Amino acid sequence: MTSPLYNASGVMCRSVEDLEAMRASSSGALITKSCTLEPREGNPEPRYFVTPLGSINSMGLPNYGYQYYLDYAEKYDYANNKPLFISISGMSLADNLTIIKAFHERALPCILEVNLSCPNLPGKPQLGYDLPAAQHALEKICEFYDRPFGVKLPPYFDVSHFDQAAEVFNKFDLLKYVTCINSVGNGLVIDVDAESVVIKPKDGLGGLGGDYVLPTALANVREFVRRLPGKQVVGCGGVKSGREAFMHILAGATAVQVGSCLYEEGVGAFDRIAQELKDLMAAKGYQKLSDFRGKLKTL
Ligand SMILES: O=C(O)c1[nH]c(=O)[nH]c(=O)c1I
Repeated sequence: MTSPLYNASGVMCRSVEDLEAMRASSSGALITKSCTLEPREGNPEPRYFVTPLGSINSMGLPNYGYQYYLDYAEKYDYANNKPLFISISGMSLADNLTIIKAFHERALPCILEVNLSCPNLPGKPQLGYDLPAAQHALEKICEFYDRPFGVKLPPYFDVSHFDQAAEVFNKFDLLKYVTCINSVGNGLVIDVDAESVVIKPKDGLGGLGGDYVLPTALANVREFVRRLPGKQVVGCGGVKSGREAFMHILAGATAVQVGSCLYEEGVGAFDRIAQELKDLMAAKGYQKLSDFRGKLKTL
């Protein structure tokens, strides 16, 4: 079975070396680091910190610029490999359109994912939290882009926001999937001994991943699965074993991404989590993911 697991954008996907390690792994797919028009250094370090409950990051979109990933996508062997997703997070709508047009002209089999949810660019609000702006961006993209694509969503925390966001996304037939969730933005981790924050950017504010975000990720997966008929939801957030992968799929996820855990464990996480998921399914008498996908019971 092709693994339902792959990397969360941002982890093990910035350089060709990273991407080739992902391609050689047992993951079922791979996605690139979100890219911008020009290469970016990103925020000052320290900008990533691991805690017993997960991670906090304020990377600031470090990437080699979209042409680097376009070049990788041109050379990628789509026949014998996994689906290649390209994450795009331009600094403006104009930048996003320029990048997407460049990929569109090449008509490559890679799948574009528009990142609506980077929480770490000082002074830049997330599109995912400005739904009129998100709708406008999707309208401009769909004026010319005629192939299936996806979006990376921030976590939402209010049922009315699930409703409003879904209303926007349901207007776009070519929007075939949403990835829920990006990191939970602007958390603050404190080191008691040093009486200090642990990352430098934004006076310590950063996106949370890992155990911190699992219930929020599961809620977003389940609520968007309910609200986006005909689309798919990729689950991301808090996956560190077969159990959390099982939860995401039970909540309706088609595939599941691994971020913080992949950052710490490396590509062995894909083998371990896939095996744990297989064992859990066997113990429950399930043969395939569709035996239990979206079948979370309510009380
Ligand atoms: O700071 C980052 O580079 C970053 N960090 C995240 O946690 N999510 C994102 O979408 C991005 I673009």
